[in-house]
This record gives sequence, structure tokens and C-alpha cells, in this order.
Amino acid sequence: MDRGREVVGTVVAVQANFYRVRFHNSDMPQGELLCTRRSRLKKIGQRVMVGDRVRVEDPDWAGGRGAIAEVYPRRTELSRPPVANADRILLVFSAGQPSLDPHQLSRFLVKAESTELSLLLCLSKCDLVSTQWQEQWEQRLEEWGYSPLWISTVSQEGIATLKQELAEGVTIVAGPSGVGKSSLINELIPQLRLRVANVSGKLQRGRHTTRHVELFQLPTGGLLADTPGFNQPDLDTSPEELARYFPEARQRMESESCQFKDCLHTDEPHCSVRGEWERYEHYQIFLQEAIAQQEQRDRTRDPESVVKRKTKRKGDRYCEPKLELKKYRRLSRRKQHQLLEEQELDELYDERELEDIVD
Ligand SMILES: Nc1nc2c(ncn2[C@@H]2O[C@H](COP(=O)(O)OP(=O)(O)OP(=O)(O)O)[C@@H](O)[C@H]2O)c(=O)[nH]1
Ligand SMILES: [Zn+2]
Repeated sequence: MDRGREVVGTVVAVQANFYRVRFHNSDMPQGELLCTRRSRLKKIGQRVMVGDRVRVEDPDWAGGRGAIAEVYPRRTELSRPPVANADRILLVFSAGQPSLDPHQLSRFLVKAESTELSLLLCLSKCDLVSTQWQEQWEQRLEEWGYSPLWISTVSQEGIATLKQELAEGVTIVAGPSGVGKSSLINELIPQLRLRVANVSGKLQRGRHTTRHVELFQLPTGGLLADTPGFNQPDLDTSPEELARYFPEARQRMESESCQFKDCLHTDEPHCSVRGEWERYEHYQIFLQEAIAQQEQRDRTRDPESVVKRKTKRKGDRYCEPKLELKKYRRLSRRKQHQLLEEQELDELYDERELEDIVD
């Protein structure tokens, strides 16, 4: 990969205008370089994200510095947390302490599904629950469309399997507070604890600010993003899309379509989704939320340009994004996030902190 004066690597952290780029070749003199972004990229508005594959020019191995000259096309892109090329979400929920809350689990599952990345559900602290309890939940989750991996950092159950699952690609860890994410990450990357303690509290603090994302190298291969950025399960999906994020609803829609193309699966006639499945109730609750969010969004932008208004039976009004404009709307929202994040990142680190990072 080292073609004279350029190398290709992965951005593992973004700190103000600096990028930590990691190289996987064993023949590199060292694993990482602290890089700036060529002004040409700045001019064309090319953003550099954690997870980006980049070409670095003029690597100065002795000084540990370089300059990013090119960002390769992204396979995937998340805005919250801002990570490029992520492959999967590792959703961690605790089997006991705190106990498994079906409603909260459902929210996180829907949120994870909405990223369209692959999803791995881990139920942690399984040392605290009986096999019988596990079997019951396993059956229940199967009906939801999921097969969980039971893990425990105490008994080590599932840890080896999990390591294999994560050995390739980029994984984003998500899940509510207290379920054992930190314990799990320390188990997967034993060096990390050491490293966090060594860097004068800097990374430690970084890990707990909502904007900071960092990719850690797993000893068995693969990269892991530990970020609290994903942990507020605000759904942020349109009412029309919501059903797609329930495997049970997807399955029903695949075997038989609803009479109306824009069916929201509430009280429409000949709906294939409405019915006797456990999480239908969750669907209805999330739908009300999604409709409320949609209305909120509509109020804050020019309704003419983005939505067409419709009147449903019983006079309920709701808004539907015009199809051809939806794409544009998405882009522009992403753009907004992007600008905001760049601005906040710049504000987050002052000059003195920058010097710390460079040291
Ligand atoms: N019994 C049992 N306890 C565990 C296990 N894993 C973690 N814990 C305990 O659960 C508590 C929370 O663990 P953390 O790793 O801090 O959880 P977290 O998800 O990182 O929490 P936040 O930092 O708040 O997001 C700690 O007291 C751990 O010792 C496990 O497998 N079994
Ligand atoms: Zn329907």
C-alpha cells in the first residue's frame, strides 16, 4: 500500500482538524499517524469521518504526521454517531440488573433497524438469570424476528462466539446505560483499559462526551466503535418507513401487501400488517411518535416544498413527504447535521487541548 510517498489507512478518530489514521499493514513503521486534511479537500467541502478509508500523502513516520489527500467512497454512512463504513450494530441489553424491558428493547431495535446495517443482539449478564428464563425470552425474541447471543463477562459465556462475529468489519456498540458495555469492551480489548488510563484522562473523558467517536482495534480483527452517541433512542423515522423496521411487519408485508400503498397499518381496510403479533402495540405507539415528529418537522419548514397534505378517514390530517423530494430532504438534513457537528467539534477542543492531542 505504500506507493512511494502515500499510504492508505482508516480514520479512527477525529479531533478538531486532526485525524488519527490507522494502518493495518504490518510493514508500516508504526500503526497510526496524526493527519491534517489537504486544503483542496476543505475547498471542495469533503468531510473526513471516523471510519473513512483515506489516502495519506507524505507520511512522516518519525514525526508521526501526515496529510489526508483523498477520501474513498463510503459504503455506509451514519450521522449519529458520525461513522463511515460501519458494518453492523452490536446492541447490548442486560438480561438481569437492569432487567429486560420489552418496550425499551423494541425502541432500540427499531432504531438499529433504521440504520439498515446488520444487527447483532447480545443479552448480557446471563449469569444472573435461569436457563428457563433464557429459553422463554429466546422464544419470544424469535417471534420478534431475532435470535440473541447470550453473554456474560462473569461466566464468559458467549464471549468467544462474539469475538468471532466481530472479527471482520466495523461494529458500533449501542445499548442503554448500565447493561455492561464497558465491561464487555474491556473483555474484548483488554489493552484498552490500560490505554485509557495512560492518556491523562483525555480519552476517558472523550469517551463520555456525546460527540466523540473512536474506533478501537480488536485483537482478533475488526474495529469497534464505542460511542454513547447512539444511546438516545429517539426514533427519527417517518411514519411510512416505520413498519419496515419490524421484522414481523416486514414478513407480513412480504407475504401479502396491504390494499393501500400508503397504509399506515392502523384502521385501514384490508391491511396485512395489523393483527395479533406481540409488538403490534409497540408499532402503534412508535407510529404516533413518528407522526408527531413529522408534524413538528413540517411546522419548522416550508410545507409547500416538502410535503403534500392529506386528509384521512375521520378527518385526521397527516403529512406525507413527496417521493421525489424525500431524497433531497434527507440529504439536506444530513448536511445540517454535518455542519453542526463540524462546528461543535471545533468548539469542543481549544488550542491547549489540541496541543495535548499532538503530543
Ligand atoms: N453479573 C454480571 N454483572 C455484570 C456483567 N457485566 C457487567 N456487569 C456489571 O454491571 C455494571 C455495569 O457495567 P458497565 O460495564 O459499567 O455498564 P455500561 O453499559 O458500560 O454502563 P454505562 O457506562 O453507564 O453506559 C457493573 O457493576 C458491572 O460489574 C456480567 O456479565 N454479569
Ligand atoms: Zn397495512
